[in-house]
Amino acid sequence: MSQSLQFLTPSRSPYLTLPKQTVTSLYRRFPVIKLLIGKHSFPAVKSSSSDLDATSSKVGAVDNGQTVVTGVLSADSVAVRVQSDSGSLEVDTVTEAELKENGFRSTRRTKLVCTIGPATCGFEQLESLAVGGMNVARINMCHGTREWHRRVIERVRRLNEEKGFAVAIMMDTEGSEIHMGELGGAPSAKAEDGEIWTFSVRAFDSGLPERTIIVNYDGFAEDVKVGDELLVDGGMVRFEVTEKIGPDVKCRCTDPGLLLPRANLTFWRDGSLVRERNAMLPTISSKDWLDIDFGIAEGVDFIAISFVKSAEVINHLKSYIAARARDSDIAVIAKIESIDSLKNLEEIIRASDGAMVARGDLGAQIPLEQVPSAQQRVVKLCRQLNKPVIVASQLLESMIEYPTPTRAEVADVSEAVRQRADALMLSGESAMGQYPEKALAVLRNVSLRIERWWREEKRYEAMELPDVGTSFADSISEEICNSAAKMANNLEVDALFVYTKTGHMASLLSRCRPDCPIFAFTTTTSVRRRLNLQWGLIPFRLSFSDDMESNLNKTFSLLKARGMIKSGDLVIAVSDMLQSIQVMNVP
Ligand SMILES: Nc1ncnc2c1ncn2[C@@H]1O[C@H](COP(=O)(O)OP(=O)(O)O)[C@@H](O)[C@H]1O
Ligand SMILES: C=C(OP(=O)(O)O)C(=O)O
Ligand SMILES: [K+]
Ligand SMILES: [Mg+2]
Repeated sequence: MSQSLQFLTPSRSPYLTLPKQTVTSLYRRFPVIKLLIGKHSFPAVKSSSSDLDATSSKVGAVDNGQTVVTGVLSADSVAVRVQSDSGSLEVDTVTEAELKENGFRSTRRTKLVCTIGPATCGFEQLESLAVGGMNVARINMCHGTREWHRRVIERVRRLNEEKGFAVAIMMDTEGSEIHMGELGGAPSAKAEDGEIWTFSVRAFDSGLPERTIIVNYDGFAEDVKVGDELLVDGGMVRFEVTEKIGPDVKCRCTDPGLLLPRANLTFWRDGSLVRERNAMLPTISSKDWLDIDFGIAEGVDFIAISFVKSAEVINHLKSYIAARARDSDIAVIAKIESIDSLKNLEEIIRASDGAMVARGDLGAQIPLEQVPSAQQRVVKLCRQLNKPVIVASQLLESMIEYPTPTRAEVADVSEAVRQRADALMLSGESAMGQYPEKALAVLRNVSLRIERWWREEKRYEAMELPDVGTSFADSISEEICNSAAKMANNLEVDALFVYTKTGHMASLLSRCRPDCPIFAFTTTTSVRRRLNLQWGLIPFRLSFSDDMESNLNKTFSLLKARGMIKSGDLVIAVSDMLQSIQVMNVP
């Protein structure tokens, strides 16, 4: 027996406000609550029943898996905002302006990820990044409290709602790496050549003695040997182990430098990385599981897993997410940053929804001169297997302190763009650097310039794209996308249009890296956000039907009305509802 209750939202008002107590008691009495908006009725869903007792929680209504109503349940009221849905097209203001002013050819294909930290966590700072082209905001659970991260997520969500952006959120786990603790509250500490520092696994109750570093891994003092080399942050500072005294390890600084709180530690013996017992630590620690629960509850779009060793952990996490996050589909990104992840690369990428070349830790685990070829290998394999790939770490490291990049950094960014990675990522440059917006502008400008050069010179390195589909229907979709992309290049069309509910057809087109931009129309805001990580896709949210003719007419008139396309533009359209390729001029 299902009891249900319907609310009529006040006419024209996009808000439905009810006292919280009323809502709580209503949910006790009625398992199903519906909201009536116009002629349509939508079930109101709350994120979880326990949330009703919290001071703030989310309420939303879902129509065919598509959220049309979202709201916040506060201490004493519930405000439900109705997104006007009929005939609207959601695209951000930056894309819209870019299309209007410069046309299709000038849109940026390479996507940009910014790590959010103290330098960029304010609403206005986040807005500047979004305006500057940030497609994905990354939060690193290695730093900051969950409360801090929650506030950042809230601000990004608000930015999307109020300003039409589709900035996705990526949560990055801490992982079971060995790292230093806080520096007794200091923002950094300088280690000078020849100084003796103590690395200890002891807990110091009353203040940290001078030149002492806490290590988070209990087996540390047992595992290191006198003569080992200790690398902080992949070699930014180096020490040599000189003496072991119980839980304390005395080390002499051999390469001086700045120590930052919670910096990563690796130790080397006879020129190779030591992977004693810490290799046995779980990829996802108990703290990571709590962070993952937090990420699921907050509805993040991507979860990036640090120090992935095999496909098993990815499969495990994916089934965990599937069981818990029924309404949302969180993509799992494997961070390639260890020797094991390179060893098991193909199975890891096949199991994941995407990968990150995490060059920071990777460069601490394999010789630096091997990092570029590893990057190229990961980028290529991801493209072949149709998984988005992010190139991360030290792209513009000097811009943490200086307003212009080095020529070498620009060359590095160019190379990643030339490899046609899906996305580039800023870490410290945007999290705690002096010039976050300038760094983002460098990524943007270099991407645009290299992409243009690439198209002008037709430096087309055709890549063998193997079949990735497992069913016959998948194979058809693939063939359609491969052919449509090829036609788009040969006919020099202005844009590819793809109508896709899950985003799959859009990613298949993106994989072909065509010359023209890909307008991806999708029915849900969450798919729209997720597509924002993929090369060349301009994601729009749009309600559409199974009737392609009417979809196209509707899209043309909406885009024309907003000045984003004009009569005569040549377009190729594909969809995952109708297995066909249509070539047409905008009427
Ligand atoms: N949430 C945060 N709170 C404080 N500092 C942060 C935060 N996120 C990042 N940072 C700072 O930015 C630096 C670069 O970020 P990132 O590369 O993600 O981390 P890590 O250096 O630990 O690999 C960090 O070392 C840290 O100093
Ligand atoms: C991106 C990376 O991971 P993190 O910043 O979490 O260490 C990296 O190691 O390059
Ligand atoms: K991390
Ligand atoms: Mg790392």
